[in-house]
Amino acid sequence: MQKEQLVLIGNGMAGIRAIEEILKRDPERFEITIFGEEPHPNYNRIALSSVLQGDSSVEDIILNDYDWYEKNGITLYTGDPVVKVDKRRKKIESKNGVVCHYDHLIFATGSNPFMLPLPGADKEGVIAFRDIKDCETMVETSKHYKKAVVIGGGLLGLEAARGLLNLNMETDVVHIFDYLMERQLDAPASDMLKRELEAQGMRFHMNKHTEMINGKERVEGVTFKDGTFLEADLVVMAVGIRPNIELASEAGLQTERAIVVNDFMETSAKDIYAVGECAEHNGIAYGLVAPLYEQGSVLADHLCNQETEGYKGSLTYTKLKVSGVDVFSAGHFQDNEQTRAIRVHDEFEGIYKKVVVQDDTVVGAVLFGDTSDSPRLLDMMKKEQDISGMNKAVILPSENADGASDESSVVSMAADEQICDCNGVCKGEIVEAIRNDGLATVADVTKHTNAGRSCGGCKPLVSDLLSATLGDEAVASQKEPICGCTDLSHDEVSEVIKDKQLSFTREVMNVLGWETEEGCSKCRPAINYYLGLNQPEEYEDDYTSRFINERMHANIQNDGTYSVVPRMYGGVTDPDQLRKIADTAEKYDVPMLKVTGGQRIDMLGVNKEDLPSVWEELGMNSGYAYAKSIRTVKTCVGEDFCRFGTQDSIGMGIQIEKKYERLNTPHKVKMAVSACPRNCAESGIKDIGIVGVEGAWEMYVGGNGGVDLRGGDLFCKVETGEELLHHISAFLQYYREDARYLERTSHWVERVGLDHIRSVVLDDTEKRKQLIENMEKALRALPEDPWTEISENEAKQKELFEKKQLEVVR
Ligand SMILES: Cc1cc2nc3c(=O)[nH]c(=O)nc-3n(C[C@H](O)[C@H](O)[C@H](O)COP(=O)(O)OP(=O)(O)OC[C@H]3O[C@@H](n4cnc5c(N)ncnc54)[C@H](O)[C@@H]3O)c2cc1C
Ligand SMILES: NC(=O)c1ccc[n+]([C@@H]2O[C@H](COP(=O)([O-])OP(=O)(O)OC[C@H]3O[C@@H](n4cnc5c(N)ncnc54)[C@H](O)[C@@H]3O)[C@@H](O)[C@H]2O)c1
Ligand code: SF4
Ligand code: FES
Repeated sequence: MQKEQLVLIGNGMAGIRAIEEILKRDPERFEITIFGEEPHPNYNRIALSSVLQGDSSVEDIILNDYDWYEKNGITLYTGDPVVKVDKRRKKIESKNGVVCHYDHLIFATGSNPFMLPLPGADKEGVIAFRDIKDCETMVETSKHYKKAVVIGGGLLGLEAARGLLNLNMETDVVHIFDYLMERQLDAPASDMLKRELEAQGMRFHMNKHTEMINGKERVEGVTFKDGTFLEADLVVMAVGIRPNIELASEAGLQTERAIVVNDFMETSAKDIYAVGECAEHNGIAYGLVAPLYEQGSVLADHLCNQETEGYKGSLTYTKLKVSGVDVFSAGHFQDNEQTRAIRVHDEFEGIYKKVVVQDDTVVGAVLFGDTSDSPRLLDMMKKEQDISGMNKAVILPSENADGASDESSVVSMAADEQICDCNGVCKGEIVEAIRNDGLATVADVTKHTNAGRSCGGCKPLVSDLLSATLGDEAVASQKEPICGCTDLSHDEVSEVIKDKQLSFTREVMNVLGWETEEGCSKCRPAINYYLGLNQPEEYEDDYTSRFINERMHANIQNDGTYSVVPRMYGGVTDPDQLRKIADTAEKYDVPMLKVTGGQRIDMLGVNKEDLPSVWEELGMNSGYAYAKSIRTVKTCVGEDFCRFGTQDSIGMGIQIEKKYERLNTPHKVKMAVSACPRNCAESGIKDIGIVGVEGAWEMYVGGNGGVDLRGGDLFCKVETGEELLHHISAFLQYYREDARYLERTSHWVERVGLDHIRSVVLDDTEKRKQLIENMEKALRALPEDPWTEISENEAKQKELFEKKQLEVVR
């Protein structure tokens, strides 16, 4: 039977959660197509604050990677917004011209940041804080400029300001009222917050109305209505959001502040739904994830024909995500004639608590300095618990002299109290999962229950709950498993594969009692790697276990096309290669050719179905720019051309690249050879960097030029190229055998210690001999070039590259 077509507009948090909920209920029901305006897979927008504050990387905050879409049979168009909805014909059209029929259409277009329409607001350096691009702009700006001004002293403004301080920028916050976070805090809590943030280095300008942004092309400052002026190299506007409803209203859907929906998330048009910040239910458009996830769950029930009471609205709460500051606010926290409040204000400890009561129920709360009462208060509010017979001291219990409450808050919580408010997960659910599924780490709990998957604020509680359920020692002794499919760590799995000489993925999963039948995108590639490492000659690579880029031997791009990087040994090319690249690019309409940081030519925008012919036409080897493998060896021009050159860097670079190309490694390995310490090939930030000095080569290891910038450590100095190759072989092989899959050399070197690695790799021991032998064996067993192999393998071409028959017309 043909599946119903479900189209989602908006690849953000609410829309994808709705899809996850649908897949949980009925994975086979819909043919799903998703359009996202941003050039990324679904990520955790909330965690942008932690990326900016330097606690996570962009990679860490991806919630569903490209493999997830593929595994669930979802067609994804990123970087391609929907621009037209024809509700009569049930079709949508994207900016890139994709036309797609739908049986059901979900709007999850989120919000746009509100930009104050001030004179000069279009200058360079005036931005919002909403997406990865904004985050990257702030990080980049901080490298060249010093002064940041954040307009808006709400949640977002303060989280942005903390991040900018962490980036070493002088940070001024401009707020329109006389106290901060006026939508969440009362005056005493706000004052305490301001003092704390001032102590952290933020400067505040309260009661200020910004009049204009000054500067030529780039911002130089802001002027206020009272005539005062503040210098600025960067202005971040965080003055609220506006639901993104333009497309919906153009399509004729009923909109007010947002797209109007009923209790089943149905809009005014048949078969069109809305969830997330772009939806308005009972006059409210929410701007926090908990309600949006509840909406997603209701919509999934509705679309999968499961019984549901419908969405009844949500009680919202907020926590500020700034380290060192605990602030919580929920419900109606301001006093009025109908309310009375219980207050605790400890100026010595910097703690303020206020609980607002109306008609014998708790209707709101503000907590500063100690937010441990928040789950209990929230629970009372949700249940509208009658507190008339309750001793008021029980509502805000006092603390012991050492600051600890009488009982650990998690122990005293009832089973139906929520631990994770973002994802609506209660204590009982987590305890059951810990017991039944043998969970032992916070990461396990997050994977199994979603608790902790959004703002992360509940992770300390989850951790307490693990200790309370399993005992402190059991938790402390737990190692980090590869993934949720097993309790075993990378080291243990790799050991068992070696000891028992296991030969294929399924066997490993069976022998080790995997909890899932198929494994997942974390464990399968790791097992495949360890198997290949152990039996390089016998093992047949399981390409179905590889990441999508490795399966396709090209890098998938944000619009679903691929990038192709042919091998150019040592970064050297010739007219023949250039001609082939130019001819092929012309023939296949390749929209962009770009020189990469690794001195190669990247052909960007190749259609999937053209890949085999492009490779055949090029007749060059794959540059492996997509693989956990030896990538490039970058070289400087060296002694033949440069007057400072002391060695033949190009010759050495080519020799190294030819020797180790196609070798699988735990993570990508980048190398460089420079012919003098001026280091034009950037040898200091490579996994293995070689620097020529008078009569010798220096070898540096563990460098990394990416997000976790790390200078390589001087590993050794040798006189001949032959010695150098031996050291590289021993080092690389030790890394291959000892590091965990997906561990870069920079992390491995730090974890294991340089001295230890030196003692294994450089000392003339049996172990070193063995490493070099193992490397030679692995090199002998290397497969032929994958592009050649695929060009000759029609079955594989059909399986991997043939255009799928979708109901999508380009
Ligand atoms: C820095 C920051 C910190 C935050 N912290 C918290 C927090 O601690 N707790 C909390 O609860 N909430 C927090 N939020 C708010 C939370 O992130 C949002 O409420 C949530 O992301 C909204 O989800 P959504 O799917 O409705 O919108 P979004 O996540 O914005 O997703 C909408 C997506 O739709 C895309 N889109 C728009 N139009 C189109 C189109 N025509 N075609 C295709 N795609 C389109 C957009 O590009 C976007 O990717 C924070 C937000 C930010 C920016
Ligand atoms: N920790 C969290 O829960 C968290 C963190 C970040 C963002 N968010 C969400 O993201 C969304 C956006 O956050 P936000 O802080 O921008 O929105 P917001 O509406 O909560 O706050 C905007 C703030 O800007 C101030 N403001 C308005 N105009 C101003 C002006 N001209 N000059 C100076 N100040 C002015 C307002 O008084 C208000 O305090 C919200 O939905 C928020 O809930 C949540
Ligand atoms: S690294 Fe030294 S030898 Fe190589 S190009 Fe630069 S200056 Fe010349
Ligand atoms: S409370 Fe936000 S992730 Fe759990």
